[in-house]
Amino acid sequence: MPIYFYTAHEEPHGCFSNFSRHGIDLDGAWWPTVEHYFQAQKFAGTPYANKIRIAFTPKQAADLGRSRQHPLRPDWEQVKDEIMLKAVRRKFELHTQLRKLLLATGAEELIENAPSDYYWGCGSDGSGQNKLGQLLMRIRMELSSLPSLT
Ligand SMILES: Nc1nc(O)c(N)c(N[C@@H]2O[C@H](COP(=O)(O)O)[C@@H](O)[C@H]2O)n1
Repeated sequence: MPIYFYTAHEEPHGCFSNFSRHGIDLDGAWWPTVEHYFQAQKFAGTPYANKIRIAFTPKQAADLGRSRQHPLRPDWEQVKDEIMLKAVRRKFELHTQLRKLLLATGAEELIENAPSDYYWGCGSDGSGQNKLGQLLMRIRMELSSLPSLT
């Protein structure tokens, strides 16, 4: 049976959301959530990226990242999938309990049940691309072949 997740506080799989409060160290800095990192990379190398890094909540980070008052980096569409992969992979490398939970999902399909997101999630009608779920399944496969991390 597919496993759906969306809001970060929802048990047992809400921690698969990028909004879950599991920080990561990447590019020489600490990021309170994957969402902080992902949104900041839209403006990498500018002071606005650090403003997003220190946002109080992942929701605030997302709002800042979605604001178009600051110019989005021109290659964003080309690099966003790789950036997301790097950040989510780091999250599951770093947090042992999350890694165990991800591996415990076995071969089940993972679906981000985000009603308004047809790219990272499945959208309100299930027709979305579910890129985040696909990426989690890819990371699950990578981790399962690394006995030192299982
Ligand atoms: N919790 C939550 N609320 C939303 O409104 C969402 N769209 C998502 N999905 C996550 O949003 C991030 C990408 O957002 P943008 O591409 O910058 O709009 C990504 O982390 C999705 O997993 N989640």
